[in-house]
Amino acid sequence: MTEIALRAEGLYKVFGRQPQEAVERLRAGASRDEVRPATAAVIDASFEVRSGEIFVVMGLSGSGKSTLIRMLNGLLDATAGEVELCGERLTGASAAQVRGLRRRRVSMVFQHFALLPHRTVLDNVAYALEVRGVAKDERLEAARRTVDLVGLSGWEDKLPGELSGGMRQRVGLARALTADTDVLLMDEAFSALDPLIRREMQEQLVELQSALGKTIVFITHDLNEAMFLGDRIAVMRDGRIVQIGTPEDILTDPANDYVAQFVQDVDRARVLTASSVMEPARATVSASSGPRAALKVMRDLQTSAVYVVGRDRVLTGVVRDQDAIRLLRAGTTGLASITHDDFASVSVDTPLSELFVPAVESPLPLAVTDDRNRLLGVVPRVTLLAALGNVSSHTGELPTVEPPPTVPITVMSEALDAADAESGRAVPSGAQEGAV
Ligand SMILES: Nc1ncnc2c1ncn2[C@@H]1O[C@H](COP(=O)(O)OP(=O)(O)OP(=O)(O)O)[C@@H](O)[C@H]1O
Repeated sequence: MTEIALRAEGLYKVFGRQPQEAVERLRAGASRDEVRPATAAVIDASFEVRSGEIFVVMGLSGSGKSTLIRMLNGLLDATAGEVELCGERLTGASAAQVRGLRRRRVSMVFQHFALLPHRTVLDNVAYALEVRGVAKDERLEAARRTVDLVGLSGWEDKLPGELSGGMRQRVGLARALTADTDVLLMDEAFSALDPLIRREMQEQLVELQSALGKTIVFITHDLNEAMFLGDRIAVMRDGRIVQIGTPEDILTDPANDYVAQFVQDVDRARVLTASSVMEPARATVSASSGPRAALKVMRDLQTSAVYVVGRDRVLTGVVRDQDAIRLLRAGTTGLASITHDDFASVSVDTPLSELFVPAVESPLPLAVTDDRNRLLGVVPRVTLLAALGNVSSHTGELPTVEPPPTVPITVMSEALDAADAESGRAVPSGAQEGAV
């Protein structure tokens, strides 16, 4: 069972007068506008963050993200509802308990670094442990390790003012990592950075997360950032969570028009992976069959090659139309001599952005394989383009399976007829072609 690092249940935050009354009215179905002048910043938020996942909260300015995250670490009291950190209740806890929970369970990385300006990088990074009363040697050693992890070795003795924005944010990250809490809350942590630095930080965060297995709640108003970082994303609008799902869920199956509009401009090539656009592989032939079977598949599907699959659908190679015809004419059985392994395969997790080059070079729809080299599906070029163009790739039968045969269909049929005639199994080729 997956461990739950953080749980929010029916969480509300209302600013202004008589907040409880506003919550009651919201629960009874009142809209956000109807409870004014009170501001319902967060309305009935419920979700669970699994241990080791990056959970992104995304929404436009004013949608309630910061208020929500501040309730998750006890900086703000919830008006109603519950927050649990690693099984311990935060809501309703005494001030001392909240401080204790905060120290052990959550650390926060802010947009504007919040570094101590007169302390060195190393001292800033060690700060959380200092507050906790950890001995100096021990905390400095821990700080050195995380400084190294975030790529700031050599900068330990500098002051924050001597660093670039990106480096300062690395210090902020190192400081949060040194605290070694179960959950890391990051509030628009990269939003103040230049785009290229920001991208670098995003990549580094993903790397660090997979190396350290941290649970991260990351807040952003940037959908591309959300899609890149998030294992799951909660989309907020006007205080409410309107959808929670994986980046692919949100992109391919938006819960409503609002989310659909939001995702319109997202860079799909980075979010969608081969698994979200692959289709069943049709141009396949069993490794135990001969050139006749291979050529029939190619003729029926009007393609220039077929994938050869062995037991358990393990992909052994590709056979091309000219080779199959040659073999058939020569009366040779078995495909081994013409099975090539010069084809490109990708994994289910390969982003679309990395499929273009292999797709262009491949004589067949791109093979998608697992770690045992089993053929899971294929990505035809048309599907790739449809997915990028925000056009549903499930519009029914595709008009052609690309690329087209390099040998005319009639030549394939003649070769098949000749072979059939030779083996005394003549089948009129027109009957087959009519089905194509
Ligand atoms: N202390 C407060 N008192 C009154 N209203 C507040 C307070 N803090 C936030 N709000 C209001 O609550 C709503 C949600 O604000 P919040 O800052 O959580 O949104 P956000 O999604 O984080 O936006 P941003 O990205 O601009 O910070 C807004 O309407 C905001 O004006």
